[in-house]
Amino acid sequence: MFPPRVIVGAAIIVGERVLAAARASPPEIAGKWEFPGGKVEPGESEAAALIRECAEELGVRIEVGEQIGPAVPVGRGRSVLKVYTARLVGDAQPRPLEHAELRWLAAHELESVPWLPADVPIVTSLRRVLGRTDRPG
Ligand SMILES: Nc1nc2c([nH]c(=O)n2[C@H]2C[C@H](O)[C@@H](COP(=O)(O)OP(=O)(O)OP(=O)(O)O)O2)c(=O)[nH]1
Repeated sequence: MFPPRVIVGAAIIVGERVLAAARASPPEIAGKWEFPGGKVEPGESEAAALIRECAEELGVRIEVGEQIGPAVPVGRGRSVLKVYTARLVGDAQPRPLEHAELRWLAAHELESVPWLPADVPIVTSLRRVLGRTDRPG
């Protein structure tokens, strides 16, 4: 048995909002929402994969923070999804270079989009993280 392939996602947080992205492909999951990211390549660290994917998909530089929520099995256990907080570095704003749409969501808006199933428990944990930044000061 091979160990599960790791898929990483970046929860890019600015102020009280997180960046969510609607998939453009493949057709089975197009229109579902996710965190920008993708598969970690052999020999690549999870942080390096996130930095590479955010440059490719959004045209931005990021700094990777803490893991949010559980590592969630995807594709009948062949892969595992891990999402990390991230912040933007530099002035570039995210652009949907590969996604159908991008949206900045506040904690109370997280349920306004249809997430990929694996993301749902992670979004639950993310609500608490965004709640922390909601506090004054
Ligand atoms: N990027 C990302 N993928 C997710 C999330 N949730 C989730 O179930 N997935 C699934 C969708 C895909 O089946 C898989 C990631 O594939 P991908 O197509 O984004 O990966 P990749 O950019 O490395 O693509 P490729 O090398 O296969 O072309 O993980 C998520 O939040 N972000």
